[in-house]
Amino acid sequence: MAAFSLAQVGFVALGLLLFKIVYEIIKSYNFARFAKANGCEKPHNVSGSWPFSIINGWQRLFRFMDIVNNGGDVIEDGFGRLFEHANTVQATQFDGSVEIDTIEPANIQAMLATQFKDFGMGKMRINQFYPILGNSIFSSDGSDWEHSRSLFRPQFNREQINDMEETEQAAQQLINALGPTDSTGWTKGTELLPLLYNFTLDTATAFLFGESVNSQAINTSPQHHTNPQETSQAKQFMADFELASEYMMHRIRGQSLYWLADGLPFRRAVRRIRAFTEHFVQRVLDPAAREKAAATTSKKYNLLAALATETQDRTELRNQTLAILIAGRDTTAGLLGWSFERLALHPDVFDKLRAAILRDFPPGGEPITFAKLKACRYLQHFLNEVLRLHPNVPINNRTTTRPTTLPVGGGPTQTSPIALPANRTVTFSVYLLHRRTDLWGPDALDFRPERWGEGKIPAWQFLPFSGGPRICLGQQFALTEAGYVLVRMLQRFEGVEGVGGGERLRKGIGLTMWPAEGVRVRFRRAGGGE
Ligand code: HEM
Repeated sequence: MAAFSLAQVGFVALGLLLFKIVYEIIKSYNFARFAKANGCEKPHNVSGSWPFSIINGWQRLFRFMDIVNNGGDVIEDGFGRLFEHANTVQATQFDGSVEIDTIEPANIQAMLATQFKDFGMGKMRINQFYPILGNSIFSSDGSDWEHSRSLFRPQFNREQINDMEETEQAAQQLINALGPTDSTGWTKGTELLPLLYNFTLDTATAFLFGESVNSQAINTSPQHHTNPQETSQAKQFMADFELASEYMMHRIRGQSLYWLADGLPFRRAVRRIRAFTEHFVQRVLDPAAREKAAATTSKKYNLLAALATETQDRTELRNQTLAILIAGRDTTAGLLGWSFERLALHPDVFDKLRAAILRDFPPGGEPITFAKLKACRYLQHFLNEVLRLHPNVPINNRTTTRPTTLPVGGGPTQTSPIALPANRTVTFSVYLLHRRTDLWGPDALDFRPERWGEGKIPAWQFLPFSGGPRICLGQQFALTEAGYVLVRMLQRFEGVEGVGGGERLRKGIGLTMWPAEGVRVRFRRAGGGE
């Protein structure tokens, strides 16, 4: 076959180029008509003044890096600066793409609820999670997500999360891990955060697999753990889970360059995490193994067994359970971490919360239940206030699935709708939304649980668990676990105090948000020494 001449290749390339140009012109003409028909105006542009948008994106990235290197706060000093003049803005990213950033309740409500079908997680986010979660509730859109959500819907009801046996055991292990008190009644100064991560890993694995990985016991009193094979498998799982979470964090931070955060250690960790989970999947699918396990575990319910009545697809069962573990473990530990940070900083709140707890849950009284935790008003107000100032998912995004609009943010008064083409990312920050003084009042930055008893908070102003059809599935589970620990801890201890220096409320941000300096505290046992 005769080779193509250079002229022929050039001709075809030129043809393709012309086609692309005409295609783009028609597309932008149609988009302009769409915008006009919907009365849209452009949002405030904070991209920068360089002629090539990618330079503006790089400039913004360097500014962010500078803030981080100088000990600044990425959300407040970096992302927050975008909103100095408007609550919805347009900015250029370091890869040259344009995105919309917003802290406006009406726009967030549109994305998450009223125009739900126009916004998805987007391919990038799905790819970021894919190596570990495959196709799961957390890493899917459209009909795949609908399938996952319907699979889970019956599993997070009141009865399942009211089964507190494992929570009680894990709470006692947490208290034991603090060690003895001295003659004045104080425990030693402890770094509490790792103990909270152990607590949530243990309760989450008990809920998912019907069996806790016992990380608290293994980490704090290994001598009491007698099965060496079980111990080493659980330790490996914990180490792999930490490593995989770190890679996931880099994949999310890397945005479209997520694929750079990959490699053999990550893939090996994922392989082992999957194998560990598959062992439990195998157990629920194999009737003989199921019977044997039922004889050795006391847990009445486990999520995996319940899911196995709906599907017997091993890969699906594995991916979905791992998604729940990733969604639920660090977030709940973060909520508890921030709770104890706040209690150490505000002794008056500690005393008030303890009084409410002792009134509703006198030590030695009836078991703690879901309903009783919900009915303890000051406990709920306290948790809300922690979630308001320290939402565990501080920044999130959605990508448009087709040309659409956001209701506000356009034009000089920012009250006109904004037009968005297909595939446009909209980033929103509930962290900044929760701190807006025009919405929450001049004391928005103060930690004041009492505000929750002073009137109704508009629904789309407080979104720690997101909203709309993709609202957090584990909200009640997380609040129950956190409430339970607070009750048991405040029954046992009458005081908490921060120990060591450092900036107590500095945040670490990865997949979730946690106290970056840890939670270094000591507790005073109720009733004094020994
Ligand atoms: C304080 C603790 C928690 C917080 C603040 C939290 C927050 C969130 C947020 C903001 C989302 C929305 C993410 C998005 O749409 O991009 C979400 C989704 C989700 N959460 Fe939670 N979460 C917590 C605990 C849990 C727990 C304990 C579980 C499970 C046991 C869980 C399971 C899920 C699942 C499965 C989704 C995905 C729902 C879907 O896409 O349909 N979460 N969570």
